[in-house]
Amino acid sequence: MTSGLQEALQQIAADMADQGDRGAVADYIPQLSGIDPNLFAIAVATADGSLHYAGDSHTLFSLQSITKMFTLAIALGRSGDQLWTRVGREPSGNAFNSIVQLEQENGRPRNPFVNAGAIVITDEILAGRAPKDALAEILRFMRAAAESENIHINGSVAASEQAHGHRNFSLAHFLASCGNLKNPAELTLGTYFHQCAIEMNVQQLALAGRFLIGTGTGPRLVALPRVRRLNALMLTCGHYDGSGDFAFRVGLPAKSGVGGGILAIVPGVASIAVWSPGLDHNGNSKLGTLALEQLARAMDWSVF
Ligand SMILES: NC(=O)CC[C@H](N)C(=O)O
Repeated sequence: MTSGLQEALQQIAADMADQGDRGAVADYIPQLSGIDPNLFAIAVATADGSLHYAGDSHTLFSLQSITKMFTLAIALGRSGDQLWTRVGREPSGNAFNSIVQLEQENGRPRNPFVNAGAIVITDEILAGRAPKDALAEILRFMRAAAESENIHINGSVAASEQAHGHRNFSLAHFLASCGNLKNPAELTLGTYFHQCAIEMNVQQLALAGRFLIGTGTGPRLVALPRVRRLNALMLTCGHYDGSGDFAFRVGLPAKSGVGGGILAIVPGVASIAVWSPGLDHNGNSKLGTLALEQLARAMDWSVF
């Protein structure tokens, strides 16, 4: 199922270099606004243990909301199914940072991938500890997943988001007003901003996603029944209000971030990381989505 993969990746990287409309780099986090929109990288870690890549595959980028996939896995490991009393499992049909639904639904976020839901997940992991201890656990999990110690938090990206994080502060305080925040909002958000500022390159991210392939490739971090559920949530909620269109075009469970990265899983076959900093109107990587659409078609990969 992976023959022709390297050629397909080279072809896609060449096609993406020729694309004129590359989307808009996120500028609400000032530190991200200066990133060159011409960068592009893709990597695939296969179930049989190989790693293929093309483009700027050594360049680090900000994982942002892709980290929500890893924190969800950690929080479920710590708290089990009782986590679902605090957060739902339905697509939101709203922007990732929307607050309107949170009031209508009494402070229980729709899913763990919209910002409000991810803040609750980070709050669950924090659990009364110092933020540095929770962040150490998150980094430990991600380093174990990627089998690389060379994964770090970009402190200036975290500080930049913190300084401009009024929307996330409002979400966290609203959660607190509904009794759905266990730690002081400043501590939970400090942890959340630093978690979002973790950086990887696509090779590291593709390797870090192997535990979601479901074949026992790479380190065994999560049992298969939970892997299936994580993939279900990525398929239905991983691209916010663009999740339906992403499923239609690409047909794979995936999680995006406003740094322009996407982690996509071909269950039983491969983990794919793609990065192009320009975003579409939903805050998902424009060329990253196009590249995944092309790769899925070239390799005949789909969950449907
Ligand atoms: N979609 C994203 O990647 C959003 C993550 C970003 N840190 C935020 O909270 O706004």
